[in-house]
Amino acid sequence: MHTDRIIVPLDVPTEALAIALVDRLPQVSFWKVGLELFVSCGGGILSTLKQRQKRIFLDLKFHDIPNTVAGACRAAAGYGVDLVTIHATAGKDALSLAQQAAQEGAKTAGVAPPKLIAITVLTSLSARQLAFELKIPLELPEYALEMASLAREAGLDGAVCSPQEVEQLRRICGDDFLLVCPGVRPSWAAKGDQTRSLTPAQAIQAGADYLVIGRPITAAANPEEAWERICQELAG
Ligand SMILES: O=C(O)c1cc(=O)[nH]c(=O)n1[C@@H]1O[C@H](COP(=O)(O)O)[C@@H](O)[C@H]1O
Repeated sequence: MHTDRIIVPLDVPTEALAIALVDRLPQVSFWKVGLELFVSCGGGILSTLKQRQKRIFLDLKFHDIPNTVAGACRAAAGYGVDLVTIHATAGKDALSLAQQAAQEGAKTAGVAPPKLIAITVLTSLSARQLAFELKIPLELPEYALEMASLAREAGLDGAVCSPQEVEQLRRICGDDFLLVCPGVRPSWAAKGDQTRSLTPAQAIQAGADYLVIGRPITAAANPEEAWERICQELAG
């Protein structure tokens, strides 16, 4: 079922709003807890999601020195979540130490280890910003591929990339490398700050394992209807 491959972010400022959204959309099986919600209200929401038998993407996008990201990944794994993110640009030592620590953290807590996945190039960044603001001398797709390859070499389970790069990453990284795509936009939804988007059907067709779709659903006047419309488009 394609609908099991949609992850909806709980990008809201309070636990009460997050729970209201989860309860309003019981069809959604996979939720993302990101920086806004985690910083606002801590890890309590993770227990709530687990009680409701939801899968959890804990997206805190760690980016620090190897010892610090490893500690953070050890702690994150202890929550028994399904996916955890780290920036590929933390470097290979940080990535491999983080992967090892996530395994250890899960073992100590007696839970299944999360899949640790690396952010390649944020989906809000344009090729122009990458070149002129971040001074990266490679073309954007080439740079995204380099970051995914670094993550793969470090032993990570997968990467986060825009749907526009997923076909190339799938071809080169293989089928057992998890590829998660945010920046997905149905044709009828506003792009907002996402610059490198495709529609849900195009992203799945291009090889994404999971799609992260937020505001087109959560900010819709009728979130149930928006979810249903996306599911129907994917089924078609
Ligand atoms: O790691 C992520 O999930 C992520 C990486 C990325 O490159 N771009 C990106 O948009 N995201 C997240 O995906 C979600 C996208 O939300 P919408 O733009 O509302 O669909 C947000 O929660 C972002 O934090």
